[in-house]
Amino acid sequence: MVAISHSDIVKAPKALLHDHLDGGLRPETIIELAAEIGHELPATDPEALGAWFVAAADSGSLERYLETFAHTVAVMQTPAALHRVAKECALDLAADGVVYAEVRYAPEQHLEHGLSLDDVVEAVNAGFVEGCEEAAALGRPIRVGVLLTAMRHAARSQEIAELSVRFRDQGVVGFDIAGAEAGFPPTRHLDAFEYLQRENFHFTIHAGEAFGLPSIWQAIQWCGADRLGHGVRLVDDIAGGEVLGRLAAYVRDKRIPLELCPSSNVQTGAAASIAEHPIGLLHDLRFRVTVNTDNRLMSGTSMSREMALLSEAFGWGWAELQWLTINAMKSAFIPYDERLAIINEVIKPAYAKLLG
Ligand SMILES: O=c1[nH]cnc2c1ncn2[C@H]1C[C@H](O)[C@@H](CO)O1
Ligand SMILES: [Zn+2]
Repeated sequence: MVAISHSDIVKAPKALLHDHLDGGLRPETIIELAAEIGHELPATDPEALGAWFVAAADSGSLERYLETFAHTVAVMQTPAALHRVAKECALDLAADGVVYAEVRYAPEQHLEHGLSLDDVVEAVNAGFVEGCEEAAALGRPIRVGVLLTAMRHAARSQEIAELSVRFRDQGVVGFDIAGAEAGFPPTRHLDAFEYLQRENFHFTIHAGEAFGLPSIWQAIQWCGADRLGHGVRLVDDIAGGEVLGRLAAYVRDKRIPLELCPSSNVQTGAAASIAEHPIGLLHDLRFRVTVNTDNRLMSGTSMSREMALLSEAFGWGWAELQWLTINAMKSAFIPYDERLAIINEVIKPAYAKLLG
């Protein structure tokens, strides 16, 4: 089967659940914002800076991959910068044909110039509102939901969980924990997760990326995660590519969504290549698989590019791309009727035409 081209995929509606705001800045924007505050960058030409991020993140280790965020976080410390980055994020995703996106970031990393947590969330939300309005005016409507992340090595998860609930009717649709996984198990933040469950709120947990099954098991069975951020190491519980262990079976039976991020996983060493990425097996075994960008800047990627790479590696056609898109939409944190409306009114009609 001939792979579907990147340009055709751009025209199809797509849904994205795992994209970091501080991992998706335009290189030009970083350069301008850095100049305003005197932050020194490893390159000052947009193309060279973009290439630097991809090369530096291509390290084979999550810890080294995460070091590159020092430069993006440094330039996201004022309301104007946060507003701009969020607005451009919405516009860039919309231009790529993403119709629904959940974008996450850690408010606690944006307090260096004296902002409060609420200031940060308000600035980002306003940026997203403006970006979505502009995208709609350009004929590229997109809905963006925000996930607030707490850093797993820090100790602010309860505070960030409360912040998420406080802004639940103003664009924040969920909570997450991120950062280095080894040595920082999800149960460190059990209080926050229990609080969120009592509040009937939604959350995902980065788990099973740089650490294996115990992290996934804790995220699901101790913390009650609705979805798994990555979850790619779940394959360690699938013997010989076909026999599911108890945990893998539970995840599949309960239809727990996997937010898989192929290019990011290759960079951090969680997968050897796109062709060898466990997404092929997980798709064949009918897990609730979704495709995501993780960090567009660090991976030099986009939602359409991730799908094009998968189409090429696994021979996936429009039927598979529709399946992935509907999986993502079914797994979104917005209300059920709103998810259904996007599936029935936007996604299915567009793919019906593509499927011919
Ligand atoms: O893939 C990831 N795994 C763990 N942490 C991550 C990943 N991508 C980004 N982060 C971290 C770095 C960011 O500064 C933070 C909030 O978006 O989340
Ligand atoms: Zn991530």
